[in-house]
Amino acid sequence: MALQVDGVTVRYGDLTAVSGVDLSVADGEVLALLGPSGCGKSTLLRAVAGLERPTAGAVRWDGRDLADVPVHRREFGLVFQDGQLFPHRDVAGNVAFGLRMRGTAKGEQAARVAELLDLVGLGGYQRRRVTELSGGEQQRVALARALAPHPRLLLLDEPLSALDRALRDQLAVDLADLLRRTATTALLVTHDHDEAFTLADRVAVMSAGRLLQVGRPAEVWRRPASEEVARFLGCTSVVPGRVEDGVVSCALGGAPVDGDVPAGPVRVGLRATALRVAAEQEAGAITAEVVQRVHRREHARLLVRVPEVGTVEATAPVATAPEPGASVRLALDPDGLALLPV
Ligand SMILES: Nc1ncnc2c1ncn2[C@@H]1O[C@H](COP(=O)(O)OP(=O)(O)OP(=O)(O)O)[C@@H](O)[C@H]1O
Repeated sequence: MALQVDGVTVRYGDLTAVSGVDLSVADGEVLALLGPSGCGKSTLLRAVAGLERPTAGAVRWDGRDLADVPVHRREFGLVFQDGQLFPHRDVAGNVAFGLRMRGTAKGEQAARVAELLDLVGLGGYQRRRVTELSGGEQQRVALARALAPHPRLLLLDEPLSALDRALRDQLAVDLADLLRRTATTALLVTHDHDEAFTLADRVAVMSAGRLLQVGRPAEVWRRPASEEVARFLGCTSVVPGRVEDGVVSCALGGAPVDGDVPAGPVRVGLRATALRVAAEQEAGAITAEVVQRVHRREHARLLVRVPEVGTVEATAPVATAPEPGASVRLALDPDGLALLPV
């Protein structure tokens, strides 16, 4: 196990920002810390980096306690939200920073800078001023700078959140590809589900300083450990249900479940896409009354009233979306469901 966080607590006066967190990141693994603003994820990352001293617990690398190892001797690379590039240095000067600190020979520095710039898609940018780069290009330079000295762990704190949505999506895909190709071990902090799920081998969901669940992205998404995790991951309603012979049933209908789920009671988490307008002859559909209709880009989002359940969300094709007051038949879409323990 490369990185091990053992019972780490960080307090600021009376405030406990991180509370007894145990976590490990294996060699070559990318782990995303995901949680709402203020849940303590940056503080935990800073404790791993050595920028924050834990009040209790230990950060270890290959079993060795790093308490007395200062930031610059941990051999960790750091990338922050805003890049924090040196404005008076050109791109090459920024990327070579860690290599200069280590006393790497000039020729070797230039070769490594060129290699890293190619890797992040900025080949030939050596002499460009960083102040004249776009936000996305600046983050690529920050990434190249962090990776240049071959860090044993890359720490990424919201590396894409200053960018606009389209660029963020593209850079997340590029970054995921780059981390895999270079077999980089990384700890990523983000509040963005898509980013965490695109990049991470495992996701750790945090709330109020504690870890709520750690698992593979699909597992955390489909099988949240608690209602808190389910709601954070987009479930807007949680209703009682039952699994029998690979089918989950609840007051809103039935749907096949993926994977091996034992028969018995469950709670069913419903995302906005869990209910859709049923086909004409579709079996197992329920009837509901439309309360509200909002047009989105790809579909219409309905608020519907279901007898004995209450008001829940549903989706309909834009062209045929029923009006408020209309009666509508709805079926469950397994892709919009999560199963929680009772
Ligand atoms: N240096 C500090 N001194 C006092 N309180 C702090 C300090 N740093 C963070 N905190 C507090 O600790 C808590 C956790 O903050 P942290 O920045 O780790 O959360 P976060 O999950 O990373 O949030 P965000 O996504 O908004 O950055 C917050 O309540 C914050 O106000």
